[in-house]
Formats: sequence, structure tokens, C-alpha cells
Amino acid sequence: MPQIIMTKLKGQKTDGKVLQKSMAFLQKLTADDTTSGLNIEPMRKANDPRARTGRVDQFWRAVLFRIDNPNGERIYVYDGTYPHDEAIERARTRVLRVNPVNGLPEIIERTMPAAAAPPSSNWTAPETTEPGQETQPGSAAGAGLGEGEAPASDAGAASDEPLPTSPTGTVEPETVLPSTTGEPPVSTQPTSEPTPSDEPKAYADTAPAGPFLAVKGYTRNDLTDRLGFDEHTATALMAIPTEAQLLDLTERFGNEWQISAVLGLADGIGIGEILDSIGVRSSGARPTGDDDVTLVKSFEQAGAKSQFTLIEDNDELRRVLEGGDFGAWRVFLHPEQRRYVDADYSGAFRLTGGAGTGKTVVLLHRARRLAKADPEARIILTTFTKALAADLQRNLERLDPSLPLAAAPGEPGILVRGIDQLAAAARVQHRAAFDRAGETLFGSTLTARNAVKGNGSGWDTAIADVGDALPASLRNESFFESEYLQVVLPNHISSREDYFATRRPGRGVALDRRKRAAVWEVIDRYRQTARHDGRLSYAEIAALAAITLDGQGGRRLADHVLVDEAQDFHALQWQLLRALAPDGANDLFIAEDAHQRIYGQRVSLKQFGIRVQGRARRLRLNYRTTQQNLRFALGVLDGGTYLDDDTAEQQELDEVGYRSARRGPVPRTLASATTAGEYDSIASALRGWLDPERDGGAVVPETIALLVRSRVVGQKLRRALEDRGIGTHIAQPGTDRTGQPVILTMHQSKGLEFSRVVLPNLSASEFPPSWALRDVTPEDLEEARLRERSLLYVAASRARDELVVTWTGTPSELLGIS
Ligand SMILES: Nc1ncnc2c1ncn2[C@@H]1O[C@H](COP(=O)(O)OP(=O)(O)OP(=O)(O)O)[C@@H](O)[C@H]1O
Repeated sequence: MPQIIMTKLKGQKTDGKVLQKSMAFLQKLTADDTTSGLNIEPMRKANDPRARTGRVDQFWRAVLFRIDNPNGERIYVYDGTYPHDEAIERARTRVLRVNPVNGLPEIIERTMPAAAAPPSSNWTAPETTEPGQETQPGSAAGAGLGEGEAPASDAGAASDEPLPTSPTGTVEPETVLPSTTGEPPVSTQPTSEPTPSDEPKAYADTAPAGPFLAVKGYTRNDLTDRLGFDEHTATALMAIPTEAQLLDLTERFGNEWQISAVLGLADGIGIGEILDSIGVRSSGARPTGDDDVTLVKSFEQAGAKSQFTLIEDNDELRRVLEGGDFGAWRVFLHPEQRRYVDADYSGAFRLTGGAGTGKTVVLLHRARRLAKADPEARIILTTFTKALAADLQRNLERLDPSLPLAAAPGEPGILVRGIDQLAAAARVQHRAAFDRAGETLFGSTLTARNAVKGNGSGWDTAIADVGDALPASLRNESFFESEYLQVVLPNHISSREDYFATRRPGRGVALDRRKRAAVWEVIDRYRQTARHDGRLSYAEIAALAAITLDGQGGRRLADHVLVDEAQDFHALQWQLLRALAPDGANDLFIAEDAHQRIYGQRVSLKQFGIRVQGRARRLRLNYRTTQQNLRFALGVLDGGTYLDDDTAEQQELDEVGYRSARRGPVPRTLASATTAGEYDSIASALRGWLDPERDGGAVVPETIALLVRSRVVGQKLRRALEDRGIGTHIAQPGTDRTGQPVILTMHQSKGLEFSRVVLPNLSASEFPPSWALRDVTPEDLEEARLRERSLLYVAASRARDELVVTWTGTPSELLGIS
């Protein structure tokens, strides 16, 4: 039975019906490629004798390359489904081959389309194009004709009829592939009366001091003889004057290795490192030659897997096809992502990377890999909130519905839970030991049933109860919440003497003996009231759960714990994580981004017995968003000082993962003189996206998000948009998105993504809001400001395709717009 290798298809515009038909076609093909009606035919005057088209229906044709594998089944490499004429053209001109230098399989174009004409010395960057339209099933995108509709061209024309011709001997020079989206440039001007302000400070583009790559020290030979670019493309790349123009070009490449290599060149890293990053060994044998055996062998390399995948069964075929652009992560991992999925580590491992670099994707694949390798393994996949955990579980099921899911800690399979849910589960599983842990934490066993409260609640009354004994500068709830989380609970302090004897490293506020005594009095009061009322905070439960699990000895509850959004975990949650899995091989795999810390404070993992020294790596390529949106988001971070969690060294933004291979419109920044004008501008942007007449069709409403700083702002916004005839939906934890744009708080948006994002209300007087900084001690103010900056970065980095930012009057200083 023939086998199918799928190609990562860029921006293919096919709707659900065409996907179904392509699916049926490929299923028949794998059953028997001689089935009548499939019409698998070679092409007249094709550049590649392996090229074929197949009949999906009257109008649509699949483009294929047939490999007659002498050592196994015949293989078809599927290169997408296209309208008849386009498919014929692609099959005639495209060539599947082994790159003669790097040994990776690739599909190249052997014509020279005008769009990709070689750059001259006064080369200009390609115009910005509309981002690819979503191809998820059921989306409004796509231009496919339904069954029975008239074909646009004469389907009876014999252009893909069998013709026993050999390929032409003459081959045009290869060149950069044109954009596959083929959409016209779009205006980035606002559609309503608000004036577009200047683009916010652009990040990372530099003034040309000569052709960019030459200035970086690369030569044309590096590109041709070591990386594998053809002469023509290498000449073009070497002539490009600026980094921004170089990056703009990446979207035109059809092969993943080319995109990654150009991003590596833009980074200025060594050729050996670039080869490593594209999954090619810098020394040693590589497949060479174009015979069928070599070609088949070339697909087995690590570097080939980000572009091609062998389909194992019909379920996988469906997942790959239906995933489209959005689902590519399920199948085509970047070689670096693949490495972190597959590698075994002798202890804890930390993966960092900017928003959208695929940290969560690595975690999901890694959980799957560990579960497949050992069905008895107890794997916990956890994150900061219950809602995010539910999202992780949904994606895990999309990745592989056959994965064994556990129902409770300690069971074989993958358990996906928020960190507080894990603490609660430990409490349920070991009720008596949990109550006894109160002895260690509070000095007495728990007796009441204990309702759960937020970490911040109860401090106001305790402060009021202690009254004037507490200096005015310390009458601050957030100070007490932090002191309790960072000093008292992790050190199991249950008496005034213990508190006096404990060091408080990392706490900004210094305390003399008198102040310490007053602070302890508040803490003691807080605890007495809580015990009396039968309350426990989430942090206390995490601490008690960690003590409980530590006391169980022997076998812990998990063999592997994978942690997402780890930058926000506090000390007690780290203690709990450590208690869940014993110190050992592949025990903890931690994904985090210090720039997205919006709740917690920086903690050193060493103090919890988690050592990642020498086992920490960074992902650098952004998959989520466009280069334009990414620059905007990074512009928000520029100006804050962020320290690496482990080394405490300052993190530079160019280490964050600030490159994307996707292009799109520059974010729209809409200033208004009045609040009503601002609402009008938001309504106008939404109308534009929801317009069915819009080029490419209406955007799926629930993929549009409006991200606000508080619920109150969200409610006002919803009413204002309703008055303007636009229905929106305020997201509630646990509810599904409806057929309307959704309003969420910026905090809720953490870890999620949307095709279009609006950030309203970013006036200087509104963001950061004064209430967020009011109750903070002077020592903690800088950190609180940093959190606001990070929050804006999180919100801005949720947009896949388009970002709109609005304000009334003067913009927030965090936007960097003067
Ligand atoms: N190899 C890949 N191929 C295609 N798309 C990918 C790949 N890896 C990640 N993506 C896409 O990039 C987006 C971001 O991925 P992911 O959520 O894993 O990033 P992240 O680093 O966890 O982001 P954040 O820190 O903002 O939560 C997702 O839409 C995902 O589909």
C-alpha cells in the first residue's frame, strides 16, 4: 500500500469541503493508487519526473511527487490541493530533491516568477501582505467551490492527461519562492476618524552600514557551500541592505530550513550553529544524490521533520489536514523544539523563550513522548491556573486523542491540572497527613474543614486589629501577602522566635526588631482569625500539600512533572512541585518566560532543591505572531530591566526570541480626543474584521479579543460597543467562546492567542492604573511597575495576525509613543 508524506503547507486556502475531499482522495490513494477516478498522472514538460496531479474533484487537483522506493512501499509526497490550473502549474514547475549541500529534502521552484526577481543593488523590501487566512474547518475563509458547482476552468482540458514525456533538460536558475498567500497589500491606516500616531518605537532594526550579511561577516560561499542556498538566492541575500528587509524576505521561502537559516543569519550566529539549528550535522555524511533511495533516506533526518511527515494512519491524516496553519504545531516541530521533546535529562531542565516561541508546544509533545515511551509513567502537566490547564488538556487531546489521561495524582498516564488543583488533590488523597502538616506549618494540627480563600484576603482586618503598633509605612496588605508567601510559609515559621531568627533575603523592606515584632503580631492575628473562621489560603494549602507529600517517603506521586508558565509560580508552589517528583532523570521540565511575569516575584530554584545549571536552553523563533506585532510587543518591554531567574543577570531583549518568519500589517495605534471617539474607533475596527465583504471574508468572531486591564473597563466597553450595534461576550472562567468577539482581562489572556487583538483604554491616565500601584510599598514599586509592563507585553503578544491599540488623550508611557 502506498505511503503518504505530508508537506507543511503555507497559507493554503481551502475550506472544509475541500479538506474533506482531499482527505477522501488521500485515503483512496493509500489504499490503492490505481483506483479509477484518482487519475494520478505525470505532467507534460514537468521539471520533475516524479511530479503528478491527482483528481480531488472536478475543480480541485492534488499536487504529488511519486517516489518508487525500491526498498519498500511506493511513497507519495503530498504538496497540497489547488484549483485545477494552479495545480498543473505547480506540478510542472516544482521539483522535489535532496539539497546537494545540506542533504535535506526540499521542494523548489524552477521558474523565476516576477515576484521573486533577483534583487538589484537598489533592492527594496517586499510590500507587507495580509497574513494567511485561517484554514480551520468551518472557518469562513477559503474560496473553494462546493460539489456540483461549475468549474472555473475547463476540467476536461487535457493538460494533466498522461503524457509519457521526460522532464526538460533545461532548468531555470532556482530562486526564492514567492509568497504562497498571494494577497494584495493592505493599508495599515485606521478606518475611522482617529489619527494614527507614529509607529511606536521600533525594536531591533539598525541603520544599514553596507549589505547586512556582509557586515555580519558572512560570505556568499558560506551561504552556498555550507548552508545550501543556490547561487541566485545567495546573491540576492548578500545584497540585502538591512536586517528588517532580510527578515521580510523569510516569508517568501517555501522550505523551513531556508527560513530558519535566514533567521540564524540575521542573528549573526556561526554557520555551524545555524546548521545545528536546522537539524543538519555540521560534519559527517549527508544524503547526496537524487535517486529514489537517497531521497527516501533524506526524509529520516531530524532537519526534514519540520517540513515533511510520514502519515501513519487515517486519524493522523485527518489531524494534519484539518490542522491547517493553526494545527501545524501538532506535526511539524522545529528541529530545536524536537530536541527538547526527545532529549533525556539527568535532572530538572528549564526552557525559556519569548511569548509565542512554542514552549507550550514542546511541553505537550514531550508529555506525549514520555507517555508513549512508558505507558506506566505517571506524568503531571501543570500550569498556573485551572483555566490554562483546561486549555492544555484540550490541546493535548488534539495532539493525540489516544493518549492515556490520568484522573488523579499517582495514576499512570498524563494528569493535566492547575497547580492549586494539585495541592487540593494531595489534601483529598492524604486528609489525615494534611491536617497533621498544620503542626509543621502553624504549630498545631488542623481541625476545622477550612474553606479556601485568596492569598490576599484577611490582611486588612489583621492590620486594622494591630492598629498603631504597626508603623504607617507597613500598613500595606501587599507587603504582608508577600512576606507571608516569601518568608513565613516557605520557612515553616510558626512562632515569633522563629520569625526573629529567619533571614529575609530578597525582601525589599528592611525590618528592625521593633518592626519585626509588629509585623509578626499582624501575621499571628491573621492566622488566629483564619483558624477561628476555618479559612485556608491557596498558598497555605500548597505549603501543607508539600509537607504532606514530603512526609510520605518512598514513591512520590509523579515520575515526570512538566510545568508551563513557571515564571509566576511562588515559593510554596515550587516546594509542592519538588515534593511531587523525586530528584532524578527527567523529573522536572520547566517552561517559563521572565518577561511575562505578571503575578509572582523572581525566585531562585536552587533554594527548593531544583538545579538547572547547565540544563537551561532558550527558544528564539516566534511562531505565533508577525514580525510587526512582535516588534510592537517588544517595544513595550524595552525600558524595563529583567533578570534571568537562574543567573540573576540582566536579560537582553535580543535573547528573548524576537524573530518571526511571518509578516503582516503594522499594528494600528488609534488616538482619540474623547472616550466616545475611542469607542467609535474600536467599533470601526471590529466592523472591518466582521464584514463578510472583506477581502478574505469575515474574521471568525470569537478569534477576535479585546483585552482590558479590569473587569469594570470590560463591562463599560461591552455596553459602549452594544450601543454601536456590536455584540461582544465577556469571558467567564470555564465558559466557551461564542460567536462574538470576546472581552477578557489582560490577566485572563495569559497563555492564549487570538487572530485579532484590540488593546483599548491605553491612555496615560489609565495604564498602568493608579490603583495597581497605590497599595505598594516604595521598595516594591519598581517591581510592580515591571509587572504592569509585562502585562502589556503579554496582552500585545496574544495577536497572531493583527493588533489595534487605542487610547484617549495622551498614550500610556509604556507604549513608548511620544
Ligand atoms: N513548530 C511549529 N510549527 C507551527 N506553529 C507552531 C510551532 N510551534 C509553535 N507554533 C505555534 O506558535 C504559537 C505559540 O506557541 P506556544 O503557545 O507553544 O508558545 P509559548 O512560547 O508557550 O507562548 P506564550 O509564552 O505566549 O504562552 C501557537 O499558535 C502554535 O501553534
